[in-house]
Amino acid sequence: MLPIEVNTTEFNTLIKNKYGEVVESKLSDNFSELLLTHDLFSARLTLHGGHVLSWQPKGHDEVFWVSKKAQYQDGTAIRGGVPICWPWFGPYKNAGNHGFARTSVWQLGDIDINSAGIKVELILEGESKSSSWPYKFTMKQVLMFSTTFSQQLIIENLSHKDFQFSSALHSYFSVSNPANIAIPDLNSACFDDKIKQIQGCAPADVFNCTGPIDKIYYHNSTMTMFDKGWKRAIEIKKSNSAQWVLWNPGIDIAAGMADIHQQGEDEFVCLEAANTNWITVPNREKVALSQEIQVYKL
Ligand SMILES: O=P(O)(O)OC[C@H]1O[C@H](O)[C@H](O)[C@@H](O)[C@@H]1O
Repeated sequence: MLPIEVNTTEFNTLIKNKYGEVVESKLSDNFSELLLTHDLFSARLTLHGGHVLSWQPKGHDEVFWVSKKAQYQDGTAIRGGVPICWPWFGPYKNAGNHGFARTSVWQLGDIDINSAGIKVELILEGESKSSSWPYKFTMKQVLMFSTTFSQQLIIENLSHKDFQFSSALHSYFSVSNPANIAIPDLNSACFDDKIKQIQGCAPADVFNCTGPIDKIYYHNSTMTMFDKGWKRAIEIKKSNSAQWVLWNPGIDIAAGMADIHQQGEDEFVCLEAANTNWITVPNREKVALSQEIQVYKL
């Protein structure tokens, strides 16, 4: 494991070979990001939150959206990219939304660059990191950037008793406009509408994702988002995730959020590989969750 110090120089090459390189760069005084360049893609991530900010396979536009007003500071979640919501999703006790993984500093593990892409491992471990969730755990995040992007979380319970978690890989997908987004496969799923506070099971066309929209769909298989404006499709496969969460705040909620720039809500749709109900991990056992993303031109 390579603990990474915040660097005082602008750029610091961590690893480089004939296929690509990983460079550390400063985002702010105490916040750095890793810039990944490779023949097949470019990408960015930060150890704060173990957070993927960007992935752009060659020949395609950027896949993830990040707010121009995203805050890069300790203890704050970054608005955009792929926040890791864990060990809880949504509000929990008085401990705030979405858990501490997205606001914690992760450690950098192994990096491997080869002709197929760049693999980066990130580690978060701790004990009683929140008084609301007082367990001992380790979580390895395995990121594989290539013409596809895959992200796996391997969670191990190191406590002497079982623990429970809920989660989401809270991907912010960059879109031409939410009004142009269709996700036809969500039609077959039952859902909880968190805004209207109703549940539904009748097919409801998801042919427009204009916010405010905040729905939990009970569907565990692959989704494809079709963007008729940019003529591209984003396919997301997932494993060990029982729900999809579809979220866009819409103009009024976004106006009250300090870290979304004006009209930013017109630039993304969140489609989150989630477990909104508790998953139990027996002591000394592991659970793995993952998503794999691919983009296509239409
Ligand atoms: O503002 P955050 O804590 O990042 O949460 C942003 C959103 O995340 C999820 O999509 C939830 O379903 C929403 O209810 C929540 O508003």
